[in-house]
Amino acid sequence: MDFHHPYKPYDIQLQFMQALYACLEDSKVAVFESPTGTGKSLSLICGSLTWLRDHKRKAFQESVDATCDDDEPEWMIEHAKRESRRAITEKRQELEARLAKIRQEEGRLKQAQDSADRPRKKQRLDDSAPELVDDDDQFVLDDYDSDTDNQKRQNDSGNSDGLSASTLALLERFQGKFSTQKKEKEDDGDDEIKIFFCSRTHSQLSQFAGELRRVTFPSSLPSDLDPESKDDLSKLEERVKHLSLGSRKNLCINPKVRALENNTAINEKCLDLQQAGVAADKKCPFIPSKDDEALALEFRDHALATVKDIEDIAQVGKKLGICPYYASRPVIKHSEIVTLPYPLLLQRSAREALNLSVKGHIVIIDEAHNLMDAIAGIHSVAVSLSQLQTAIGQLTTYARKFKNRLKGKNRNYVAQVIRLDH
Ligand SMILES: Nc1ncnc2c1ncn2[C@@H]1O[C@H](COP(=O)(O)OP(=O)(O)OP(=O)(O)O)[C@@H](O)[C@H]1O
Repeated sequence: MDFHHPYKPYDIQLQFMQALYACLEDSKVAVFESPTGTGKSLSLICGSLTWLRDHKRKAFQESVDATCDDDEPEWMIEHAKRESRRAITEKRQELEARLAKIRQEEGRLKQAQDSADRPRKKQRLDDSAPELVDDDDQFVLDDYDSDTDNQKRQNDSGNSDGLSASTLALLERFQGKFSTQKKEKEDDGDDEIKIFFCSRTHSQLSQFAGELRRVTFPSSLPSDLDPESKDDLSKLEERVKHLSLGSRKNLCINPKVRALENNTAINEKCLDLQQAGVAADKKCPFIPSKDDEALALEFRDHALATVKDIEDIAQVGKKLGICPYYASRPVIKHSEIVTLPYPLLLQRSAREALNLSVKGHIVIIDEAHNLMDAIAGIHSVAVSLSQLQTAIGQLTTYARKFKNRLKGKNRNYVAQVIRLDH
């Protein structure tokens, strides 16, 4: 079997790729081990992407065949197949043409070297980016009811529609079910099967991206057996569509936000700047907007045209003036292989923030012996005694300063937290 390895594969690589291919074909879970320096990255890439392209060709043929009813006359079946084939290929060819154009453009820019400022740039990185409101009001707590309070109130009075607490709970469960179903349906789209490759660090992922640049695979479209067609679809040049995913900390291009350095602070400020109440001129100017879908498409094309690591993706966002963290989300759907560091795959909140679902896709975990430590690390927080002491000091000062401005209940909650800290 040809795995399209860029070199003459070692025997150990052949065994690796064959075992990987068989594992994917049977939708199994497997653990692979190979001594250091035996070219594991290329074995993983060639084994999995050869399978993916083979699978896509089969799926293409199946979707064409599925459009026909066997009871129809032969000539009608042939016509329907041709039409279906044309519709699918047109879409693919259109995307490949866009990507090829971008590759040419990037090649020219690289040659010219002074490519930093593109004339089509839509927005400038703005050093005078939005400041957060800086008065005491932002520290006054919103009205808050603890879970117990909410429960009590619901039990006491039912709700405005006169429904009992148990009916409400039932409704909530159904609403949850319906909204999840709807979400799954929306996500279905043309979300073709893809590979998620997960490694510990971005530097390992960058090396992996380097190996990805070495390979080429045959098209995901089958050779056209239709004698009337002018195109042999299998001749379509289809580079591997790869996307590097990263956190806000890796990708943020808003100078005021990325200056915060700390992961949590960056995440929080980014979300703050998108709150509904924030004035338009204070919002982050780089968040992709519905009014400028062309810019988001341009980002997608640049992200997919050539294999890019996380720094390249940040650079694309910077040049186009669009947030690469948010603009990457819709690109996942169009990728064949997505690379990401452990936390983005293992942490539910990170997956949800990226709208990432691995259900039905292929997940490859590099150096999986790190997995248990990585999971433990994600779910552990170390708090030092001095941090606790500082927190008590700050909370006590806060409680004193805002004593008269806090509602009774909030005053109690703050007092409870201070007591808990002690
Ligand atoms: N069959 C081959 N012939 C020649 N060079 C190869 C071959 N396979 C892989 N290489 C090259 O060998 C180098 C090492 O590969 P790679 O880093 O994937 O090895 P590895 O097994 O992952 O090593 P490590 O265990 O140290 O991570 C890469 O530059 C790769 O392009």
